[in-house]
Amino acid sequence: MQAATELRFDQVSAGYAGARVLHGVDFTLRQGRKLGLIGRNGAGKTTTLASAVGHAQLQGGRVLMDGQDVGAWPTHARARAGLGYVPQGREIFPSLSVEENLIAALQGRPRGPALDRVYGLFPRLRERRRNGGTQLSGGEQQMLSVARALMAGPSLLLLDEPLEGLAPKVRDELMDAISALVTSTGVGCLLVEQHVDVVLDFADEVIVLERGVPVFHGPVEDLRRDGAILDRAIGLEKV
Ligand SMILES: Nc1ncnc2c1ncn2[C@@H]1O[C@H](COP(=O)(O)OP(=O)(O)OP(=O)(O)O)[C@@H](O)[C@H]1O
Repeated sequence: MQAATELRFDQVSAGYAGARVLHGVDFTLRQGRKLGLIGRNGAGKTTTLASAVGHAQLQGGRVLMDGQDVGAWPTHARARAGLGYVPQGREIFPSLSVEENLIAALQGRPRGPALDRVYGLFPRLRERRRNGGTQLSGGEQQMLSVARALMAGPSLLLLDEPLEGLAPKVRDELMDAISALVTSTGVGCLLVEQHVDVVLDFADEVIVLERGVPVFHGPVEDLRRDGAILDRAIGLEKV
């Protein structure tokens, strides 16, 4: 399969052994588009991404990549089809250098131009290529997590709270890098984030989850106008 141009959730219900977390989630993530996913703690944001990559149990509906039902595909097959995933927390190897972390993400696949491409997007990582994971700032560690996911050249990228624990200035820098990534590579990006204002600035379209149910899905401008949904369903601190 060529790199997928879209990921579609068709009435997806999903959860974990016996427990249903998501109820009828519907959306399409397309290449070059920026989708935001927000909701209170425990609303099911991470479970949505977990369902996309095959880490949660699909209990109803379909997960499709370019129209092909991938619901039974293992995670690595979805990754090969173009789905990149940056899980919550900084999933790097602290004992390895920046460059070793990046190469490890290839899992034996040929390096090709991947390193140069990723260093082009994150010049700071090039400067620190020989630094160990523990010698990086929080922002640099997050950059490295995103960069690791980019090594395989995904066409669609899922990001789970990449700004967690970062200072506002570093947050802005990382968001600028992610926006530039979408513009320069045409990757489609689904961003889960606690900072609602960051999501509203970044995304073209937003989904609001409330207890696993999508209570809003539409253009950012519509959500900005609907303060009631933001207050009721999110109740999160604005940045
Ligand atoms: N591995 C798991 N096994 C069982 N239940 C889980 C598992 N992971 C999450 N849950 C439950 O699923 C529900 C949704 O959790 P999820 O992590 O998707 O929410 P979230 O919106 O990402 O929350 P947060 O903003 O706190 O990260 C919660 O009730 C949680 O306890």
